[in-house]
Amino acid sequence: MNTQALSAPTALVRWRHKWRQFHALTKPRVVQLIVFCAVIGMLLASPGWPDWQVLLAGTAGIWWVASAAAAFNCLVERELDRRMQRTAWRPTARGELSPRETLAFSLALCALGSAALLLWVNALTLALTLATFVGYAVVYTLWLKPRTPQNIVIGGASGAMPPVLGWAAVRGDVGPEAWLLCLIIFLWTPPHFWSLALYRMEDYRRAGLPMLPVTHGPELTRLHIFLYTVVLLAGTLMPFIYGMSGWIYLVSAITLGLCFMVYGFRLWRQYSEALARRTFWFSILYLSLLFAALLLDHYISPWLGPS
Ligand code: HEM
Ligand SMILES: CC(C)=CCC/C(C)=C/CC/C(C)=C/COP(=O)(O)OP(=O)(O)O
Repeated sequence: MNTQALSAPTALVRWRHKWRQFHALTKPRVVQLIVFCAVIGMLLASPGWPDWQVLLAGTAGIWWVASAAAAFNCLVERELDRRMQRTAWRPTARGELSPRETLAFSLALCALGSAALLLWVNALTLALTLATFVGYAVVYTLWLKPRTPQNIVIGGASGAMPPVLGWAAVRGDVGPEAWLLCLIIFLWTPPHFWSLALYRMEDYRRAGLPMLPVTHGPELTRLHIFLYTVVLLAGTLMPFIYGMSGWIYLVSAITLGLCFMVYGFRLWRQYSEALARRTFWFSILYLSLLFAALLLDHYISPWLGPS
């Protein structure tokens, strides 16, 4: 009997299983949207089409470092994750991946992404991306999250960096346009997260995390969500006012912003868990469409003449 012939597929199955576990730690869907925003930052920063090397290496580098940050967060929070229904399945929480191998995976990914940025993009993008890694993995995860209900507001600054990273990759500097896009994601983060925190409140209470609905109650959180959607709508007008985007963007931003505000208003006035879930999912659709509109506008507006 050829035992080697039997063990090869078994090893492959095991390897694929391990790979899936590591992949899950990288919070793939969150990171996909992060990378999408970074790529749009790159495309908006280029008058024409960006250099292919910068586009590819910039995308890969930001992707890998962001994935490394997510995996590092899973490593640090493995005990907390075990206490929350939403995260108890994570291989780190279940003890299926050891802290050592998770740390090695995170550091290797971070090194790989950093090398891509240094070799084929530029030192500024590398420095900003590593600062973002530290902002999320250390400042938010280790310091702010267990301490203050404003954790996601302050920590949201690191999640808001992707367009700045994309811009820096192409231009080698960071213009006010990039900071405007950063401001938009910064203002979007509280309604995005708190709508989820409302229907996951028990999880956060069990984990002992001071999220706003736990510390200040659902009513105040719902008011905050609504107010942030109003301020967000005002903030999204800035790219048009500043002259970096045209009418296509403006109409999209106002339409999407009003929809988000309606979600926020209804959530504030007539709460239901189903509505909180819908608001959370709408927040993701909102950001995806808003950034898609920025891009569409960037390529189409020049054909329509001066706005
Ligand atoms: C500090 C800032 C942020 C916090 C605290 C936060 C929190 C969360 C949480 C807790 C989830 C998990 C939902 C679940 O698995 O049940 C989530 C999902 C998600 N977040 Fe965020 N988020 C932040 C920033 C961002 C940013 C900057 C983006 C993208 C630009 C983003 C995109 C997403 C997406 C796409 C999902 C859905 C993931 C899925 O389908 O499983 N988030 N967010
Ligand atoms: C280099 C670079 C671009 C880094 C990006 C950093 C990053 C992955 C930001 C996204 C923020 C995020 C996943 C928050 C999840 O909140 P949480 O960690 O509180 O959620 P959890 O309870 O699901 O762990």
